[in-house]
Amino acid sequence: MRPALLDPLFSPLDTLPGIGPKTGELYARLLGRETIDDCRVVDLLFHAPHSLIDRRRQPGIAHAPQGAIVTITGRVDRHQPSPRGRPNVPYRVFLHDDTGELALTFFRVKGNWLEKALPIDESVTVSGKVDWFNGRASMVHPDHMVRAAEAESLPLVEPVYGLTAGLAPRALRKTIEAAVARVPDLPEWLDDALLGQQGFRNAKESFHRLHEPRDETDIDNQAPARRRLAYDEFLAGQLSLALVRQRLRKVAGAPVHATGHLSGPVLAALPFSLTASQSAAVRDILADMSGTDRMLRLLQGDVGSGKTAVALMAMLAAVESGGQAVLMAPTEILARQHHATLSRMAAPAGIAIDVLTGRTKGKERDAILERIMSGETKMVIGTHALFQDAVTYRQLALAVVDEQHRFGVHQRLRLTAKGVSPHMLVMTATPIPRTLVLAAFGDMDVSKLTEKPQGRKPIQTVTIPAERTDEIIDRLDSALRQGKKAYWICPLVEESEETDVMSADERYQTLVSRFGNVVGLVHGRMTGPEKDAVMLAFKNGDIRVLVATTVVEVGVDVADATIMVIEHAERFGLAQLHQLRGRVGRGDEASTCILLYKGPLSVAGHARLSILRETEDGFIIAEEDLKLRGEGELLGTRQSGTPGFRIASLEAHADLLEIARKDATYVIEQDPDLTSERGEALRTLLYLYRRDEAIRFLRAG
Ligand SMILES: Nc1ncnc2c1ncn2[C@@H]1O[C@H](COP(=O)(O)OP(=O)(O)OP(=O)(O)O)[C@@H](O)[C@H]1O
Repeated sequence: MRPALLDPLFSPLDTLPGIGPKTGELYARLLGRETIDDCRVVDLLFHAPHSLIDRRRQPGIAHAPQGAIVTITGRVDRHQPSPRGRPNVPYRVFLHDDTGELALTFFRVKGNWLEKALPIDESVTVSGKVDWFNGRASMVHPDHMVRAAEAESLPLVEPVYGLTAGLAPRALRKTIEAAVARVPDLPEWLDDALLGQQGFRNAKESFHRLHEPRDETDIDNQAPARRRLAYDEFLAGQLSLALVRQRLRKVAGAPVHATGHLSGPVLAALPFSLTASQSAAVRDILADMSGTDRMLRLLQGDVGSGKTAVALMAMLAAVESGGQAVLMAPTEILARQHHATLSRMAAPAGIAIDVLTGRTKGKERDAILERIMSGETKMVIGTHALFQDAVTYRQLALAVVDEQHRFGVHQRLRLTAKGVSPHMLVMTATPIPRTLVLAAFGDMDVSKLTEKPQGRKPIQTVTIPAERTDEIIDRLDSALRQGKKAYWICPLVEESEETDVMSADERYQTLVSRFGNVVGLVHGRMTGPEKDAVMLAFKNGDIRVLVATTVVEVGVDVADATIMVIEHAERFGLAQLHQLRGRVGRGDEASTCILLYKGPLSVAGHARLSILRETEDGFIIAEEDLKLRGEGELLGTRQSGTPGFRIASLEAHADLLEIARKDATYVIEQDPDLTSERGEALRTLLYLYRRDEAIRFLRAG
């Protein structure tokens, strides 16, 4: 149960003053939530200011720099209201100090409030931006106006927040102030040594300082208050991952003893031998699975590095030892493709392999469920349908999750909550920097495929302006005559999937009119069987130019495709381009990747395309991507269960992440159920940062 002291922070956001039904929508948008009902007061605490307005400058009117925000105290001389019937002429109020005159300028003034606020001969203090025009100083709609005697009440330093269209800065500031005022006294969940060493204040004070900065140094990522809160955020994440992990480990997997009677013939029949890093990964996995602890391993490998073969070896070992193995893919297309590939590769083992996705229906589905339950089916490939309630495994020994960043910790939790406790192998396609692995997966064991299979030729990557598209089509013509296969990827248009499909369809039409029926089209709006049919035709060569939206991005494997054309390459992210390019260069023939771009390129767009031209190394590309984009985006959105940190920054606070990881490990060793005094405080931390799914899990186990 959530500690009662957090209640004020977990009441609906619209309990704060100034949020009505209309503004509620704006706040939801600001916080990246669907509706205001999903927002809690606490969410606003993590909306940190990005800069501040300093009103401490009081230079005197004549010395106020153009465009600067200043505070001025002077005497009101006269009012000059808009002439009757001409509301577009502004209302001006003139005041002076020892150095000069200032015109306060107001548009569309109704009523006589200005006369009350700025009485003639009164000494007033105003603050806002000064503009100079023809030697006259003016201030349009001052941010603040008070009697000089009350100047003390002016906020001299104000935080500035990221906004969303329609939300006024001042209103947001007021609402956040009200949210901060609700922060209760919190129990201290950090230990004294760390507090001392880092110079951290307590969490409540840190929230206050975050939103009530005193000067520029408080805005910096390295400001103590920010570091404290970043640390808390990391610790909450690491702790929840560590709790899950501990729990997963405790539920002992059945030890798997590989005999080699299935993998032997399969290996012998493969048209290649495993690379050294594939073999090393298989060894790690077999060693893990033969122990009494449950395996939790991440298999990281760049595009085309051969993760599937490694997964197959692990799955065969599970079957050899009398168990079942599943492989869960993020999409229908991939599940079907994995099923086709694995069935072919594993044919010499002579075992039953089924595929189960959301599309599997009726009698077929019943039959598969029956076979899974009886244990007749040894391997199942599918989507998350594999873990629905209706599916009962006879003896699930290994679950391979082809993650591609689309699943999160939550799915893995669900898997275990179902009562199955198989060994777990998570595959990720994009090489992610270590800090990100840590943040997203916690302390998992990692195997890396560091080399590509032998005989791969480098992919020649060129960037070409879109104006030369016709030239590319001509070149494609001669390539097709030589029997080559090409992908043609169409732009990703932000607004809607429909527009994506339209542009792909247009390109398809032009290419069909040139090349006839060797051109195929695949996009997200097609039904599963339609997509399968096209992919199959491309694989077996009936189709040789495949026009596609980004559905082919991850994992599609057609080894003899050697040309990749990407239209509007400037619209794609770096990691995505790398994934797309990785669809070619998978066999022993030389491949080409043509990045068509529409200029002028932004600085970042230019950087992305250059990096891609320069290197094929996914690790370098991932690091560069992190620099260009920031970590949140790299992992996808929060909703998908990946850690979009709100205060912590993996780059600025990498040192803290490392400490938090150790801290979390220590906590779990000392107090696995979080029952000590610090443990109780840490539960509060987990709730505060909405990482409490791990607590529910604790209780369940
Ligand atoms: N040791 C090897 N030698 C030669 N070819 C290999 C080897 N291992 C795998 N392959 C082949 O390389 C291609 C890519 O393998 P796979 O599909 O497993 O890559 P991947 O790591 O899953 O990459 P992606 O994330 O891009 O899908 C496949 O056609 C596969 O048959």
